[in-house]
Amino acid sequence: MNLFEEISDFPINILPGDGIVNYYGAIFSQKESDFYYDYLFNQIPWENDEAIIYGKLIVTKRKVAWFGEKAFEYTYSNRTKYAKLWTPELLELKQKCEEVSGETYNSCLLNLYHDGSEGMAYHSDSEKDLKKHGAIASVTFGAERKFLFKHKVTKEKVEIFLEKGSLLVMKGTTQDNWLHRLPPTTKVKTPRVNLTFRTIEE
Ligand SMILES: O=C(O)CCC(=O)C(=O)O
Ligand SMILES: [Fe+2]
Repeated sequence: MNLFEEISDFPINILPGDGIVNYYGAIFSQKESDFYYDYLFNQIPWENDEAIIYGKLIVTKRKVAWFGEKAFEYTYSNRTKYAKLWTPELLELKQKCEEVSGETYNSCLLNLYHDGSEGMAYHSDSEKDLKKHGAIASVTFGAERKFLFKHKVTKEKVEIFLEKGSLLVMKGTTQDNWLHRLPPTTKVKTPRVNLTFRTIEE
């Protein structure tokens, strides 16, 4: 926690309890956001995400990439992957998130949604490779989309609009008690890039 957070009410916890989700709004300027969006969209080696669901191989339209400080082995939807090593730009983004959130990260999952028809179903980020109760920093570039949390027991929902260049941090017991989702929408016609910085337990 930095000094500013200790002496102010910013950033507020958008959850009513059972976890902490801090929304910082845009932490990158318009110019920085445009630069990183172009870089990420064009330079990241995007791959289709694959999952085995009920024994069938499902290939998503959404694209993914996985980076880290080491070639971490990471199991996700029954598939084992290896992280690529940080690029200078991803390292800059990671450092900015660390500075603002007062947390550290050693890896990043990147998602590319081509338009509003692509989203992500309710899930929590609690894979066994991730540090238990570790913070997850989510950065958005490109199209702005709605993001939803749903409590696993009470089914209470919390909605937030993720602006371009914004940072959202999920921490504490959030993943134990809440699911999150990026709902599809017909309103969005342009791509969105999302980065979630995480800590893989070694
Ligand atoms: O695209 C987003 O905003 C969230 C992505 C997400 O939840 C994830 O990668 O686990
Ligand atoms: Fe997630």
